[in-house]
Amino acid sequence: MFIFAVSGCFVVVISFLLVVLAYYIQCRSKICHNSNSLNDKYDYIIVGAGTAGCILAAKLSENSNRTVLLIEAGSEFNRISKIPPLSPLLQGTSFDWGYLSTPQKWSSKGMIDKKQKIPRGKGFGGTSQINFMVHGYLETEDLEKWEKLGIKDIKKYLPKFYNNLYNTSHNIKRANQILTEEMKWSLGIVLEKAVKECGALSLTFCKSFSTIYKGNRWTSYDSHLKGALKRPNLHVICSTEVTKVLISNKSAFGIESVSGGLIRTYTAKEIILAAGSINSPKLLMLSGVGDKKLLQKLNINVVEDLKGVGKNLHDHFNFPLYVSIEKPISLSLSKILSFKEIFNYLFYKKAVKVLKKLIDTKPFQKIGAKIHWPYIEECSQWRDEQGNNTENFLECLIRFCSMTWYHPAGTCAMGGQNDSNAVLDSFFRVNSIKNLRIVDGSVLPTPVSTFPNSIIAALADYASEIIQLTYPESE
Ligand SMILES: Cc1cc2nc3c(=O)[nH]c(=O)nc-3n(C[C@H](O)[C@H](O)[C@H](O)COP(=O)(O)OP(=O)(O)OC[C@H]3O[C@@H](n4cnc5c(N)ncnc54)[C@H](O)[C@@H]3O)c2cc1C
Repeated sequence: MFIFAVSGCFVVVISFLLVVLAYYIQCRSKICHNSNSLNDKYDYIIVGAGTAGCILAAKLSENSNRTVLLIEAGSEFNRISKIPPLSPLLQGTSFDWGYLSTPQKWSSKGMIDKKQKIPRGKGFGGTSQINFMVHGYLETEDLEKWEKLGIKDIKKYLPKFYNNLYNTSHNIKRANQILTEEMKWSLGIVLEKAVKECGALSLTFCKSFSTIYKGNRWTSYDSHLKGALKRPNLHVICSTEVTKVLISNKSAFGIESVSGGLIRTYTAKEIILAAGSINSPKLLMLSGVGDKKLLQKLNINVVEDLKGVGKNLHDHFNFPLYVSIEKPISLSLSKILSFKEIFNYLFYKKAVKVLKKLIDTKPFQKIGAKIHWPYIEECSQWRDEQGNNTENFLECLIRFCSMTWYHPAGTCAMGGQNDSNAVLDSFFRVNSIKNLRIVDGSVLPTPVSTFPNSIIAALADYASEIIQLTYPESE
């Protein structure tokens, strides 16, 4: 009898906890406007509420004289996205656009059909709701590169927006502070000594910092959009996919969208695409702006022959190699390799050798560090008679196991006046089309040296200032 009562209580408690958990996961605040309550015309329409879009909407609606419509294809993320280690669970769900690459000829040999998965977040916060939350530092070398490409003012102004990004409400610290204050963590010391022993290696490393606040994932939806949702001049619609930018006489005046099978158009003085590195160029092309030959092949009416649209795709490269150590400390390297190094890695296999060299040093050997080379049958023939790794063996592993680091960018690149592949000018304006801008990862003309999310967020903050300053031009 007693046993039945105890197990009955147990079932009730477990059921109650499951109901609470289900409520916690599903519970969403109401942020989307009903389509009946919308204006006929807005000052700004922003397409996409991702890393960049949330910041643009919050900043542009600070001015109560301007009306803003933010359109998002997804809706609010469930609470799983808030719990940092669970984000991979959202890949392949309705919160992910679920793109796959085309089959690759020279790489991805270990992937199904030689295709890479390209996850992209769908909903408020965009890809920053499913990313790995590593905070990337803005590097002067990137700013210098962009300035050399003819992008005006970016080197002068972007750092200010980057430094103000998360204000004091966020636990992110500056890179140089981390190096001086926090290098006493155990693996940091091992790395420091190993680099010294290797001599000529020019590696920089620091403890990684995350876009996590009070244990929860922290996105530009949390830091910017949430606080702006009550503004009467900001309207937000969700589960609505923009399918086309409406352009007349080379001037954008609205968008066409589809929601629940219903097609609807909205108009504005200025349209800002923040749909991400894949969907922003796709939208431009669907609107007739892109490489003329390609558009004609796809039977799309050509509005403007802009060759750079969808080109210049770049990404960071990821070749996972597992290293075990005997001591119970975790490996957290935010930047062991600069982009230049990663480039060499692909072409010269240099970085694999660099890693091997580091692991062979005394400080790493002292903690029992060991590289676990993956076993790939097709590659094993490239080991020499003693079982040592050869150049060909490393190349084979790279061709089988390397992956995208999920940072596709550059497909609507900013550039200088004489750059025929540039899609945007220094003010985020689409070349030759009035009242149309793009602000998201697609605008980055070259790969950033580290993780891009915080840099895209700073770009959006910077762009919103430029957009406000140049507003009278579009009146
Ligand atoms: C698995 C993974 C891990 C990552 N890890 C990190 C990391 O640790 N650190 C880091 O810095 N970066 C990381 N990134 C990359 C980073 O998150 C992205 O570069 C960044 O979020 C891109 O921001 P965005 O504004 O360009 O686009 P997004 O954030 O993708 O926003 C685009 C928004 O537009 C919406 N949209 C698209 N098309 C339409 C349409 N037609 N109509 C209406 N809405 C539309 C989308 O639903 C989305 O909400 C990672 C990415 C992935 C996938």
